[in-house]
Amino acid sequence: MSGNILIIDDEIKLLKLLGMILSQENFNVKEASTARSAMNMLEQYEFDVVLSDVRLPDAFGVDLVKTIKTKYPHLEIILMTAFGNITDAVQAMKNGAYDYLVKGDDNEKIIPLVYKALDKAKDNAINKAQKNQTAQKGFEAIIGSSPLILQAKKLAEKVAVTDATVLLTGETGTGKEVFANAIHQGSERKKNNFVAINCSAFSKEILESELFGHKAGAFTGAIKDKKGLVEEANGGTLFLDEIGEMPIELQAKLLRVLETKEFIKMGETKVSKSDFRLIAATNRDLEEEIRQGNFREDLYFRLNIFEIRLPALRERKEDLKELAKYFISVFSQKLHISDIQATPEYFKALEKNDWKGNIRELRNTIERSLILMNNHILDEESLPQYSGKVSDEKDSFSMRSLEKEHIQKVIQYTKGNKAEAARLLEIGIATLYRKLEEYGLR
Ligand SMILES: Nc1ncnc2c1ncn2[C@@H]1O[C@H](COP(=O)(O)OP(=O)(O)OP(=O)(O)O)[C@@H](O)[C@H]1O
Repeated sequence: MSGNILIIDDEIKLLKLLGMILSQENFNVKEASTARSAMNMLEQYEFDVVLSDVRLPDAFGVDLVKTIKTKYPHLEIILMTAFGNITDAVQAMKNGAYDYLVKGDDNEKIIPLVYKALDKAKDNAINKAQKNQTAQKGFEAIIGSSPLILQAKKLAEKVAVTDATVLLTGETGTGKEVFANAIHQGSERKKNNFVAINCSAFSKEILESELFGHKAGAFTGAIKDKKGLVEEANGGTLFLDEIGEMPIELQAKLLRVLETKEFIKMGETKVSKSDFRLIAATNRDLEEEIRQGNFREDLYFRLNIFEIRLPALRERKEDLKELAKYFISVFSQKLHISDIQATPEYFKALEKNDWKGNIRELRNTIERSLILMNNHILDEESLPQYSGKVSDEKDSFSMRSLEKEHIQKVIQYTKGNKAEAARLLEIGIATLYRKLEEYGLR
């Protein structure tokens, strides 16, 4: 396998040694001794994998992971620590590192790990291409032919060509972001940015700075001027997910920018302008939130110009098979398996669930069933949570051995990527490390 590797280390002897070892594997290797020169190289050349020291003269490797992953999300990064510090390693994984190595202790692991990370980086590039294709397809990317979804699609297609504010309502995982994206793609604004933010994911201060930007020194930690998303969305679309969770003080600022197209960055006095279209989404009952005093009525009227309600999956079970087939094909491509057979029992078992997490839950369930399937056959047993057979098996296997086996399968599936395994297992990365230790899987 060919691959382009960047090594970052200020210990020149080690840098050269690693460079030599990796070149002998026929990788194209470049070397940098500081974070600054590494960032320059990343600008100039194409890389697949970065191997970086944690302690660099001009940066902390754990933070560097975040910077690199934000700019080059398809790259995989392996950190090398001289101290074997688990806290750094956990933080690095949270920041998106592929894995970490303890310098000196893990020498024999370097080459296999680089191969695995390279494989993952290539997968990322494929996924990115698929995502771009979806962005180009717009409404065609919305799967389903039930009357409820067709009606929502028709409304969205009609409103897309106007510049009206849209309010998307529906339970979690029903496809609100997918619809928002399709509306943007179907509008005149598609050549400009589609900027999305989830209002529930940040504290009031961070959300304000993310939305409106800030001047350097506006608050502790504001080292540089920062452009806000409102400004990034100029000429394009701003998607505010979970708007019902926006702190009430910020709702007033949002209303002002909607009415005047004017806003003030944090720490600044000058007024800035931005022309964006707003699409908001909520899974809360905003009228109830108004009664509770959590949501401004004037903002609600401004948002509720054109509401599209997205149906829950259980209201359109006729779409389940089509969606399931779509996700099977997506994940079989990811796994490079071309001859998967899904039995009628598999689809029947899927219908048993009421899908409280909607399409997101269906997608995750299908991804997991492809990990669990035997001989490329998707049947009831690949869906242990719905098959009812799990209780028989529990008698012959302890829960601990089932858990151990499951973790092993997931780690195999993610090709050793622990951060992704933790995501699939729906546990924290620290918990995963503890379990790997406990089951002797490290
Ligand atoms: N009609 C659809 N066709 C294909 N995939 C879909 C469809 N609707 C949703 N998905 C997929 O389901 C997942 C969840 O969708 P999305 O994030 O848009 O939901 P959401 O309603 O915005 O959720 P939340 O309220 O939790 O933010 C995504 O992976 C998305 O690609």
